[in-house]
Parts: sequence; C-alpha cells; structure tokens
Amino acid sequence: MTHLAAAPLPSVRVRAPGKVNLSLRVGPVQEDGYHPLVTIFQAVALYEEVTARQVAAGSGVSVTVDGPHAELVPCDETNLAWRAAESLARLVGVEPDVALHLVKGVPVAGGMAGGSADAAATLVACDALWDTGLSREELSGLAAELGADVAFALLGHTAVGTGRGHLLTPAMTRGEFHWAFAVRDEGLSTPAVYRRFDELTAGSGHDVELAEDTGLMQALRAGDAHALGAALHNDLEPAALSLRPDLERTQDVARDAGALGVLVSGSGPTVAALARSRQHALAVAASWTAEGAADSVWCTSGPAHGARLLP
Ligand SMILES: C[C@@](CO)(OP(=O)(O)O)[C@H](O)COP(=O)(O)OP(=O)(O)OC[C@H]1O[C@@H](n2ccc(N)nc2=O)[C@H](O)[C@@H]1O
Ligand SMILES: Nc1ncnc2c1ncn2[C@@H]1O[C@H](COP(=O)(O)OP(=O)(O)O)[C@@H](O)[C@H]1O
Repeated sequence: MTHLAAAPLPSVRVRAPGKVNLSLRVGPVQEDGYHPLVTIFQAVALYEEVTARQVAAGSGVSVTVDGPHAELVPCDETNLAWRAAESLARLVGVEPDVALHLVKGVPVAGGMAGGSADAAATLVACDALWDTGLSREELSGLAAELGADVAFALLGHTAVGTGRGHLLTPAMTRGEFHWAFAVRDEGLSTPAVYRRFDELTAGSGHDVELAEDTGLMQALRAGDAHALGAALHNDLEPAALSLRPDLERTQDVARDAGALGVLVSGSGPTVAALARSRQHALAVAASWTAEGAADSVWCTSGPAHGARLLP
C-alpha cells in the first residue's frame, strides 16, 4: 500500500513597518469622537512579521504572538490582526480559517502603530492566501475601517495623512533619516491621550492645515536632516507629557546628546530623536541608557517600505 502524505496547507509571510509622525496636527474633536488630522507619517525599519497559515475548514481564526512584550498583546478577537482577517473574509465571502502568528518588532502601545502594522500585514497575507483579486485601493479602504493608522502601514514610505489620518498622499523624500527611539515598558492609551488633548485645548480648537508644514516637506525633498529636525511637530505632545511628565527628561537627554530634533512619537510614550547618522543615533541611545531615561532603546532608519510579502 502506498502512503500519500497530505500536502501541507499553504502559508504566507508578510512584513509591515512601524511609524513615526514627523508632524501631527490635530483639530477639534468631531461628533464621531475622532479628531481631524493633518499628519506626515514616516515608516521606519522596525517591522512586524505576520505568518498566515490556512487551517482546516471550520477552525476559524487564531492568533499567537512572539517578541518583546508579547504578553501585553491580546490573542482574541480584539487583536487588530484577527479583526483584519475577519473583515477581509466577510468582504470576499470566504470562511476565515486561518492561524495568524505575529512577531512583534515594533514597541507595544508605544505610539508607533505596531497593532496597525499587524492588521496591514494580515490583510496582505490573507489577500494572497485566499487569492481575493482585490485591488490595492480596496484593501486600503478596508484598512481604514480597521483603524486610522492601518492604511499607512499598508502604504509605507512617507505620506501625508488627512481625515482621521487614513486619506494618504505619498510625499517625496531624498535619502535616509536616522532615528533613535526611547521606549517605555508601560504604554499610553491612544484614546486617553486624545481625551487629555481635548481637556488641554478646550475652547481653543482650530482647524488644521498642511500649509504649516511646508518647511518640513521641503526638508524631506532636500534630504536635509537638520531642517527636518527643526520642523518636527506633535500637537499631542503636551497631552502625552502631562500624562507622563518623566518623558521631558528623556527629551532633554536626547537634546544634550545633539539630536537634530526630538518629539513624542504619535500618542507616545515613545520618544523619537532624529540623528545625524547611524553612529549618532547609537550615541543618543547610549545616552538614554546611561541616564536611565528609557526602558529600552531602538535605533533604525526611515523611510521604510509598506506591507510586503516575504519570499
Ligand atoms: C495618534 C496616532 C497618530 O498616528 O497613532 P498612535 O500614535 O496612537 O499609533 C493615530 O491618530 C491613532 O490612530 P489609531 O490608533 O489607528 O486610531 P484608531 O484605532 O482608529 O482609534 C482609536 C481612538 O483614538 C482616537 N482617535 C484616533 C484617530 C483620530 N484621528 N482621532 C481620534 O480621536 C479615538 O478616540 C479612537 O477611538
Ligand atoms: N496586533 C496587536 N499588536 C499590539 N497591540 C494590539 C494588537 N491588537 C490590539 N492591540 C491592543 O492595542 C493597544 C495599542 O496597540 P499598538 O498598536 O501597539 O500601539 P499604539 O496604538 O500606541 O501605536 C495594545 O495595548 C493592545 O491592547
């Protein structure tokens, strides 16, 4: 009798990047609870890796997680990757029988959109696994429904985000920018930071305009890290600092180490420092470590590519 081994079920691996907001301008809260944004995202070369494996019919979705602080990431239907797989399956009318394995390369709850990167990577992985035939625009529309930052993780590089941050226009850039990140073990909740922003700006809300960032856009086009450093801006920074005052010292240490620009990344609590070179980024990170001003330090560069299938 010949024994035929069952063919292994297919699996697909995808990488998607974390981000830093080079500029984040926030308007007054709207009736839907969201704030209109004008933001300039830059993807950085810290990647989430998602493996999506087809499983037996009727098994449904499952999520497992590895990497730094994996224990903080939910493995149930609240995980953004799980939600991404279910939304895509619903849209294209397939059963979501898939095992998702996430390897975290972006700090958890750090204002660098690691969960959004997982969702974007899952969309690309399941799209390939199920051969959906959806266009990149259709995937991007689905991404935006999952979270304000998910569409950017799909696109990557550098882009201007408007609306909730999900309407994207790619931005021209030259060269590579070097970053050091001071990461805290205890994250900050994005909705809590937006709520503190509302308290701090009560009655003084203004409409946000891209015009304020022309210097930043020119710096990107010229590949001028000094000008970029001077133009970095985050409207959520006062809110994040009021929730975590110790971040001010982290910023001061980076400035003393000669960082070209220092800001809270998105809703925080990660502090991002723009450096002159890779060597200089390592030196800024070493200062944070020496001063005990971070729980961990990460050095990388941007812009990085968006969600991409791995061979
Ligand atoms: C602040 C930013 C900057 O890029 O990112 P993080 O730094 O957290 O990664 C984003 O605006 C976060 O985007 P994301 O984390 O995808 O937001 P969502 O899941 O869609 O929304 C979470 C909550 O944040 C608030 N929210 C989000 C986006 C927005 N434009 N206005 C808001 O007020 C809302 O309270 C919402 O319920
Ligand atoms: N795939 C995921 N990875 C990380 N966190 C997730 C994920 N899905 C849901 N979450 C929840 O979202 C919170 C914030 O996620 P994360 O994307 O890491 O940070 P931020 O929103 O600050 O960029 C986490 O604390 C966690 O409870």
